[in-house]
Amino acid sequence: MKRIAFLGPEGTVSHESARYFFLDGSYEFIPYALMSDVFAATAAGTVEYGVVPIENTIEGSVKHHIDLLVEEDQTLPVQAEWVYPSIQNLIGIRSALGGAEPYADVRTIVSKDVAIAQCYDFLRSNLPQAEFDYVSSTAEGVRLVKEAGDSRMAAIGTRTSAELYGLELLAENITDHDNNYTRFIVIGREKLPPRQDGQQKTTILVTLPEDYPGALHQVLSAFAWRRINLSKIESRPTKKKLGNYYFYMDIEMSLDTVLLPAALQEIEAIGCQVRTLGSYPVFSFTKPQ
Ligand SMILES: O=C(O)C(=O)C[C@]1(C(=O)O)C=C[C@@H](O)C=C1
Repeated sequence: MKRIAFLGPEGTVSHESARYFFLDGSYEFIPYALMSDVFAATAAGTVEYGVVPIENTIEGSVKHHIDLLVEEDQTLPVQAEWVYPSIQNLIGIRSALGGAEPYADVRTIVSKDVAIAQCYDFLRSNLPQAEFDYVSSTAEGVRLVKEAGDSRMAAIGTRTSAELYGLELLAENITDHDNNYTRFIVIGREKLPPRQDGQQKTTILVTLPEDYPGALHQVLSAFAWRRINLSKIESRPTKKKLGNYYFYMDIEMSLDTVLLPAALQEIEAIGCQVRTLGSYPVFSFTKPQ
């Protein structure tokens, strides 16, 4: 049985999403307290694969997770990407005031930074008195509210987590925008069994040569004149020197083509460093039956 590391405890969006993607019963899901533990366990071979939320409709790229992906000493290749809806709910213990004001008592919201950001407008308009307490995952917040048994605390999380920890949904689907999706990747050294219908994507990191005017323009034109589509380009600091950046690029093409390796060679020829983070299939969300 292959083991899949995810950000725990059970009931996180990552957990739901991992169970949606790895459907066929031949996988064991193992929770880790921190995303850095998910990377470390995959790097050490304690698990075969790690599930990583990488981008969200409302919050954009999860920068910390991109940094973890890049900073691993040895590349843990991306083996697949899929999209999963992040439906967040306000979870806690119903106020004694009852029906109309189920969250009237709440003074502290315990959740993950990304989840709080996804629901910020709802929280500010409906619970202006509440303070935020940031924890390592949505389900960890739910677990803590359960442990405290206090109706002055509420968490933001999945319906699954409310059921698992025996708490109530005080308000359903509270994200500020509909269509709140998270893009997940799976990292690991082994290829996944092939599936039907996945489009192909390649993710690379490009570091530009210093003092080379127009280098980024040349990089982009190497793709443009070959009509290779980029679906994302984002700069992140190298953390080695102030003002030094690398570019994280998603390319809508497999490395197993003639065109893409040729484009990468052209970029290297002008003095750029190119590191491939993976070439993998991409799946969109289809509602489970
Ligand atoms: O805390 C969780 O439930 C997670 O799975 C993590 C995470 C994230 O950090 O991006 C994943 C998706 C959600 O949209 C919010 C939080």
